[in-house]
Amino acid sequence: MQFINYFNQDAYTNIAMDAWLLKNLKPEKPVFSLWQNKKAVIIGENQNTFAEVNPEYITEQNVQVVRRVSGGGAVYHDLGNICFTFFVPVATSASVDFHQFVKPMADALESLGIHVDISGRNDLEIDGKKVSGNAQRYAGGYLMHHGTLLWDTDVDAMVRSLNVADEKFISKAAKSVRSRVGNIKDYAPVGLTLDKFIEQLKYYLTDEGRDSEYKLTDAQKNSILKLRDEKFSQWSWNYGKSPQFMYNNHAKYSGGAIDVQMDVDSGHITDINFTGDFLGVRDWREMKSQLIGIPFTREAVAEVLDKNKEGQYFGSVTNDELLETFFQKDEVVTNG
Ligand SMILES: Nc1ncnc2c1ncn2[C@@H]1O[C@H](COP(=O)(O)OC(=O)CCCC[C@@H]2CCSS2)[C@@H](O)[C@H]1O
Repeated sequence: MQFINYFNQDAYTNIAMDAWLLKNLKPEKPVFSLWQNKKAVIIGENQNTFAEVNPEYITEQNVQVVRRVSGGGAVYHDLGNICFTFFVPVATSASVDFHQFVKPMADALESLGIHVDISGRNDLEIDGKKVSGNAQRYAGGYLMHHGTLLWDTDVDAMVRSLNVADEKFISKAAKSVRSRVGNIKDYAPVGLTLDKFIEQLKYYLTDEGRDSEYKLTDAQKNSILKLRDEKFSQWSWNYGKSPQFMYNNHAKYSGGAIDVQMDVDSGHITDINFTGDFLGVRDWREMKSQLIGIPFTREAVAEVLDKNKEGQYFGSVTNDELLETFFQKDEVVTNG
């Protein structure tokens, strides 16, 4: 198989590249790539990004968040994780089969002395632990099949970046299927490094180095960068394309308990209501219209709350506490 080089480790670029190549590469024979992202959470096409990520952690740790064009759940990437993508001409989308792609990857690993099992969901597993997840997208006679290989990923960072199935978000969005994960490195022959691992996978899949590299032209690269800039790096795609959802949260403070119920569409608040036993100096509904239409982000909500500080709509509950009502995933109890 010909190999195509993904030229950097920026998740916006690489997810744009997957999408662009699916539409534009149109190879006569299968082409594949092996590539890596810096810290990122990659969201499935039909997922609610707000429900899948832990906003505080990803902001703090500079974890990129990117929506891909294939289905399935949210996964965490770092430089210990390797991604692979196959682009294949296919007769119809109906002929598409996960096993057809997962099997050669399993064989490649076996050739390196690493035994893996293929699970019922077409994940690769070692010792009952998931080490690879896969997803696909069909478009106009071509199929993109891509997946991950957990070589030496920071599992603690993975767990912190991804949000647990959260009943505070109600929607028809696709849910991730949480698994026990493992790292291939722990089961690999001693002395096999990440670089050697990638090199050997490439060697195996290029028919022992006999297949040539598919070279992208500068014009093709520029089109990919343009797609990245216009779509895959944009909030309106990564968050804004989340299916409509309802968000409920409850928080308790020394100044009273607050329940918030919100409708969010295209990432923007379309309705909001507060209930609770807080003693507002004035009625919070006076500022309701200012919250409607803004993006569901900490910055946008903070700005409105700040502008309305004087109203003391929530009595002695502070703006910082209020922000927790909006964004904290678990019930917060402050000041005892
Ligand atoms: N990097 C990685 N690899 C494998 N499994 C992971 C990873 N990160 C998280 N997980 C585990 O999988 C579930 C989600 O599993 P779920 O089955 O819901 O989703 C997937 O597997 C999707 C794979 C997409 C692969 C694409 C290839 C190129 S861009 S992303 C998550 O909750 C974790 O438990």
